[in-house]
Amino acid sequence: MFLDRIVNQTRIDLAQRKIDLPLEQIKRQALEQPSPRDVLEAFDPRDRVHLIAEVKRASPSKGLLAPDLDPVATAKIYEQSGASVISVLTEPHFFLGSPEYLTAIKNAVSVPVLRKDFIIDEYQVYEARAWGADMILLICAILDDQQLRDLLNVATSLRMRALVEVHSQDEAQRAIAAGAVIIGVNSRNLTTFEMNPYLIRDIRRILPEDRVIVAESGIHSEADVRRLARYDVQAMLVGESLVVSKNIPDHIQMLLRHANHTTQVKICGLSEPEHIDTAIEAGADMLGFIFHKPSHRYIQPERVLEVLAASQSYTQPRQGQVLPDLVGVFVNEDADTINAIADQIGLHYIQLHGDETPEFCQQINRPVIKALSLRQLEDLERLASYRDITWRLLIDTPTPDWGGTGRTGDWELARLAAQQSKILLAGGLTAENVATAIDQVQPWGLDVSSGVETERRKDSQKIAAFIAQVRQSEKGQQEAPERQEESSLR
Ligand SMILES: O=P(O)(O)OC[C@@H](O)[C@@H](O)c1c[nH]c2ccccc12
Repeated sequence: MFLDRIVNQTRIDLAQRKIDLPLEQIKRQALEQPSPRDVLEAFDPRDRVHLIAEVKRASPSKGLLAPDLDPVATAKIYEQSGASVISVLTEPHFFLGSPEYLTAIKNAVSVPVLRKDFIIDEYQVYEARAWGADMILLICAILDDQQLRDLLNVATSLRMRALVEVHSQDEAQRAIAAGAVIIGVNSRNLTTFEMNPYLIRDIRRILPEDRVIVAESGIHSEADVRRLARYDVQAMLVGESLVVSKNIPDHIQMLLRHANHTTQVKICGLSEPEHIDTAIEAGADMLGFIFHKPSHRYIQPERVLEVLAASQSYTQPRQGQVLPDLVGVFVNEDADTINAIADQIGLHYIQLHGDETPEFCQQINRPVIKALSLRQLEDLERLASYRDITWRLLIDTPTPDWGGTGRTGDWELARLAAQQSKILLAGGLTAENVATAIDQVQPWGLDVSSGVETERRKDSQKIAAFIAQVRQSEKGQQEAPERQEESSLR
């Protein structure tokens, strides 16, 4: 198995290096280094997705990626294009990395540098520091609890930070228990090389809010990064798609832009496979199902599983297709019922559209979208009481019943709300008015139901047109100078 092989090889190499340069000497070299760069600062502000860009010539899963890669020149381009940290593979046999790359890159850039290797011994931590690293990788899969703690302690004693990598709920718990501050969720299984891009969605829920979360591996496309905006990660670790890119600055700009400035689209009130197919193909980010019986859009929980199973795009996604997250919408339902339905059909988010209190929201075992309506300026204060305990707020048009009425609300108030919180804008949105809504409100996301219906039934053409319109208007926005933050940041 690959992981065993690489760890064995690492042990053999390490034994030789310890003979060539005893621990005491490498320790001394580590301590003689100037202080490491501040890694945590590189992830500020925490509500943005930052880039850890990796210098990676080859990988055991893909072979030679970039035969002519110039490590230092590449790292400089990464930095100039907006990377917050540079990751450098130092493993020589499988990744064709080298300690020399690390030291040369450290001297050429001013952002923190991560030593990417299979670290199993404190010797390697001192080595990393002696070579100039500000940060090391610790892989849970190859360390027991005691080793993990010990290596974290050595890193801390050298004022370095560790990226603690996990690939399961169990490893995530171990990382948390060991006190890991920066936790990476690797989508790639290092034993089988299998990719699971949805792992981050499940693991994110159990990671404490005060940690820095890094999404690792397999990040290529706009859709790959747009989903990261839903999982509230602080960074993405990208190697392959950067080193093979013909235009690294453009690729980095794309990644940062789509992780930080896209508008999420939720298509709500679905009940037929055909519309689910259309929504997925058009690139919807979330699919909403209404579990409020009086609504004409009501769907039985069991039925959701059936319509998803009948959707070709959902069950057999195209290569590279990112599937949307599932949202269940409830109105004044009891918490046990909601939680049971969430588990039964594997919902990712719960939207509460009634009079639920902040306390009630906390009884829900999924991230909560709380719908609120704004009538006047004072209502903004009400948002504040929900903001910190919910995942997102949804601003809907004030109506006597519970949403989905097709009327637009006060977009000026919504704009103020969007400045304070990540909001989803709802109420009367259509392909015709959505560009104006985005322009005026600048919401984190949009929620649409009646605007993509004809005679109270979902309309595939309208769904596709709506999403196309959102993506189109984003392109327009990005050309405006005030949206060009990424490139002017450094
Ligand atoms: O090249 P990718 O798919 O963008 O992945 C980068 C990085 O996540 C990957 O190189 C990596 C993640 N964890 C590791 C552990 C060891 C070696 C390499 C890795």
